[in-house]
Amino acid sequence: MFTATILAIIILWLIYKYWISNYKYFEEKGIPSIPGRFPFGSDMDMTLMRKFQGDLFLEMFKKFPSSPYFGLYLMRKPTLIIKDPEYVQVVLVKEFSSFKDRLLIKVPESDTLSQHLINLEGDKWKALRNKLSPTFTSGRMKAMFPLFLKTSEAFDSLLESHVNSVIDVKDLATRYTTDILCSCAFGLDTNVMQEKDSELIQLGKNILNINLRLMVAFLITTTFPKLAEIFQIRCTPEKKESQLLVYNLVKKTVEQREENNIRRKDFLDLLIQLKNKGTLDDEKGEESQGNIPEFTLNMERLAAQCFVFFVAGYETASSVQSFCLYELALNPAMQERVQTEIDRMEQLHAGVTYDAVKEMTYLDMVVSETMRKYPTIGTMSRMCTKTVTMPNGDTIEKGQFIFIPIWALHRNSEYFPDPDKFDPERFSEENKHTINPYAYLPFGEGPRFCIGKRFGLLQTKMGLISILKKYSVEPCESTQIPLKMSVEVLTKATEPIKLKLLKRKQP
Ligand code: HEM
Repeated sequence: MFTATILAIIILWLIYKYWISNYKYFEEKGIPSIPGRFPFGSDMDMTLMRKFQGDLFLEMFKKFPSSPYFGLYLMRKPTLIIKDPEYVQVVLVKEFSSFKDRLLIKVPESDTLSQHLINLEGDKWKALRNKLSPTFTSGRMKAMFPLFLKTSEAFDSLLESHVNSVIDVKDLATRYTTDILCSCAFGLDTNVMQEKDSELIQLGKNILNINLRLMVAFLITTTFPKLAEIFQIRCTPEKKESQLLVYNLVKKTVEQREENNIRRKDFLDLLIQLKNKGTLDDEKGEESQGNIPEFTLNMERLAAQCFVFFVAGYETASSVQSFCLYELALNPAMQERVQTEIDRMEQLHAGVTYDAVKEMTYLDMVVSETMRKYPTIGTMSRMCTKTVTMPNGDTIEKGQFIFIPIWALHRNSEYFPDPDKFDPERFSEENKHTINPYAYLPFGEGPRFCIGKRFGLLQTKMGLISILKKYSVEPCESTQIPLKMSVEVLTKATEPIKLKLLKRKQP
């Protein structure tokens, strides 16, 4: 008994020593940091996701006024937080070759359904990115535009049935984005937005119901990286059931199209071309990329791209739409200005065309300001893959995990005066040049920025236009004012955003 107790004490003491052995890391490197405390690291509220991360970072910024970055410990993982836009540029652009990756744990080659842009690393990522980039040009978006119009028509009848009632803005917006994504990424000519228990609406909800799982995965990965590697515990959003559902759906559609020679101007069509020929029909063969091996698309890898387009586009665009409608409901003059612009452009272009949307400059300012005040991805990660010297002479070592705190940069009064005010004029022609591009990062920056930016913006704007063309929104008793932010991975309010939908008074 005595021996067992002594043994247990020794083991616990060794674990404790192992645990705290990292807590001198930043001090030894001369990098300012928030001290680590056993067992949760620098900030228990952050590690356990008990408080909103964006606000915690803003508070931490104040402790290091003159330093471009600072360190903190997540459990026992030393993590570098970049707070100066000049250094954000260093990480995302100037020294990109040292900060190419974003994940803590590699995805094995055998997991074909996870071989997509968010997860891939190094040369494989580069080869796939080069292959997929031509599918997101403005010409391709224009070609897909009729699919957006079709979804907008269906959306209108859904909205009509909610006039004069209180709507859950996010729920309606996700129905719209699900329909667009099913149409463009899965090639489905179906109207899922009216269905109550659609498998596809459920797919979106399941994919994003990930907070607890991600938190546990993150804690294990940061604390016991070797264990996480052996058991393939990953901090990525995929769930095997959702991946398989998408795989079966996409495989069926691809086979039908190939057997019957069906063409439809959507992403799936472009991915089929890449699978069968390696390039798009109207593209020249890929430029040689030195030693980078080609990333060939087979059916599983094709389905992985459809899956990630759905994951990446589902929550992001609907989140921007709902925060935007919330702000417009509280600022009726701005809402009216957007509506007047829609009317004018519709008249000028004889309908809501792709070019009409591009010319809606005030809508663009409003959407940009929404993404400033409520960036969907509040924190972005990078991994240092090659030891590098920073402009101030500090050495950042291979293996250093990095956070870029987008929310805190967007709400920092140094870069955006009166940061809690919703002010689209920040993005007007006269003012927008004053914005530091590395303090405003709704889509990230550098070679790994959001590949779906054009599509995401179009999706967001078309959802808003479909609503504001005929309807208005106003706050009601159940509207949470001001909004409180939830601790979830993606930016979200603690309560559903409730607004009253009214038929618009025609001018
Ligand atoms: C308003 C909508 C959207 C927002 C705010 C958004 C935001 C972001 C952000 C912040 C990143 C990280 C960039 C980085 O690490 O530097 C990202 C990456 C990515 N996004 Fe988006 N996104 C949106 C829509 C979309 C859509 C519609 C798609 C696909 C159709 C998409 C596909 C991706 C992919 C594949 C990546 C990873 C890129 C890579 O690693 O090469 N996103 N997005």
